[in-house]
Amino acid sequence: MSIALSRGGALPRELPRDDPPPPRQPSPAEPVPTSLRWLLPWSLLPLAILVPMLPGLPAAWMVLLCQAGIAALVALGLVVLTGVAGLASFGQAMFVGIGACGTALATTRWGLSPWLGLGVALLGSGTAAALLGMATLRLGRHHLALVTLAANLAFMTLLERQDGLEAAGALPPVVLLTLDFANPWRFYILVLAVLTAAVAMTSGLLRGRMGRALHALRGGTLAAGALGINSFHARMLALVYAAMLAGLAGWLQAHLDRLVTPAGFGVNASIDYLLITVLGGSSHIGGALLGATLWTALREPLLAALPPLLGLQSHLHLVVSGGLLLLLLQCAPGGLWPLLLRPFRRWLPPVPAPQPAREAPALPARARPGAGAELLRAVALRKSFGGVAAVDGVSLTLKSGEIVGLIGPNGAGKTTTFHLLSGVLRPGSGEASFLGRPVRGRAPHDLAALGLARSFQKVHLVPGMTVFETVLLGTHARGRAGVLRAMLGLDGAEEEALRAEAWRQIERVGLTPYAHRIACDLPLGRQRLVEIARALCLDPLVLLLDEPAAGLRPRDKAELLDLLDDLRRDGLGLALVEHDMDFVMRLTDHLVVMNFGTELAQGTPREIRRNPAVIEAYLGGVA
Ligand SMILES: Nc1ncnc2c1ncn2[C@@H]1O[C@H](COP(=O)(O)OP(=O)(O)OP(=O)(O)O)[C@@H](O)[C@H]1O
Repeated sequence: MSIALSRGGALPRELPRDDPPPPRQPSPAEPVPTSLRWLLPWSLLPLAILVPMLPGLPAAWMVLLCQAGIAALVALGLVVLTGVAGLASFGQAMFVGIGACGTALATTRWGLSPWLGLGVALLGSGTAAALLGMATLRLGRHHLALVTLAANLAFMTLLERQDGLEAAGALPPVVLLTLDFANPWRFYILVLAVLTAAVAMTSGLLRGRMGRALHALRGGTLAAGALGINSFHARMLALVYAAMLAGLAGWLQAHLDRLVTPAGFGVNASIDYLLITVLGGSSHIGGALLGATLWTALREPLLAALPPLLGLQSHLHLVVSGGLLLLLLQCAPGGLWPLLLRPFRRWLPPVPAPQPAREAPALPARARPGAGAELLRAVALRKSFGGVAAVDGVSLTLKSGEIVGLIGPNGAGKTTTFHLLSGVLRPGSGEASFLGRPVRGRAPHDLAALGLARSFQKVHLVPGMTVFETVLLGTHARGRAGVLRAMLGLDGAEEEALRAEAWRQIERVGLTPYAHRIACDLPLGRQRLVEIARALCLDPLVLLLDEPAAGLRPRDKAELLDLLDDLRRDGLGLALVEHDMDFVMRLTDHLVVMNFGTELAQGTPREIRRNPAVIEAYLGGVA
């Protein structure tokens, strides 16, 4: 190995930067930015109001329209759960059933009004989802799919043993003051009002702070944790929200039919809801509306025509809808909504211009310890994987305004040390503390919220998000707005401050001209800057950077060096793992050299450059 440890030549003061990119022209293949997607479903509202006014529309069509609206509610929940949070459920029809049975019990057995029945429906479906979530969400993504499927089957077995709710007219109609929603035309008004409110609240949720947390999960739980996002809570939110929307749909269905039969709550129906969501586009609110309308209109003709055509028996509904689902995933994996949108892209509202950070309200800053105060300490950390001692007795301290480098050959244990310091891994022995508090027992999102930010060796960005949207994810721990505030649109002032912070950090790392580009499409060097800007949104006291200069061109490295130097002057403590010795030697105040998990030497760059053990073991005698 021949790595020069000598100090490189002086850098020019003014570094050449790339020419600013031309104004963004969205290409048809490019995904619609998340922030613009939620505007579009509203374009369907006038159509939904006008259709029932067509003269001579039969009552059966009005019932179909009501059913489309009810199915859209369930699909809306699946957009949040599957399209945004990346979790699959094969049991949404069970939550619809719980909602329907809840209101049936409340109104027919307990004599309560349908409005109280709505409360029972929401509480029942939400509680069932929370229980399933507690049992599965810590285990991994795929467990939820299996458990919801099993729960749906068990629910059907229970339901088929019940009787008493099947008599026609068993449930009372919904009445609001003197207006009853007993006929399909009036019921459609109720469905439309509920669906409009649900679309508005879902848009608010997904645009807000907790919605961003759900989007962040698509970049992986490791990265989400480093942004202060509690993945378990975020997933639980998505699961309960989707189940409550399904419960709401069950309440509507029960009062539309005025009876409850198990037929609509089985696994077949759950697959139909998934099909609707995939058909429309699982990450689009508009897709839920489109998919529900199309499937409600086409379901009966398709299920009547396809089985004989394919030589199947007519009751093999599951085979047909499963086959259609597979076909859709192959032909239009993004769903029909984005395809429908393409011709209309030119009428999308213009992308908002970057907001000058200095004119926007600032978020409260974290109290900073004085220069030289100890921020992070590790004492004799050890971690083994099976027989491999990845980290074996490493100690270090990091002070405010200091940059510490961790160097060593591949597999020396540097990344594992970062995982131990940031709470991703638990040490086998030894202790780490951040701001005097033990790291052991704290989750990565807790440490991030306290001000310990980090980046990763392999960049973790969320596909399809712009630079601005990606950096905004980093403000999560700086906000307080919960789900209700976002759903009711009461988080405006906080959102403005969080956005301003994102702009400030984008400006700080020099990415303003790229703010509306898709982050994953940028060169690797700029992707790393996006990650750093996102981490800086936490207002961290400590920043752990894992190979920040890897894959960067020389001038990008020089810009990064200036940026990290600035952060040091601002009083941050920085620790970096890096293989580029020139970069490390120019920047760091202190070095920890690792080899086979052990600490080979510590000292200033000058001391390390002269250390015979380092020269022998790490550089093979070439200095
Ligand atoms: N999750 C894991 N399971 C098993 N072994 C692991 C795991 N993580 C790391 N290791 C092993 O621990 C040792 C240290 O790995 P680590 O990634 O910390 O090294 P590193 O110094 O960061 O290497 P590089 O410079 O290549 O990133 C390696 O032998 C690696 O194979």
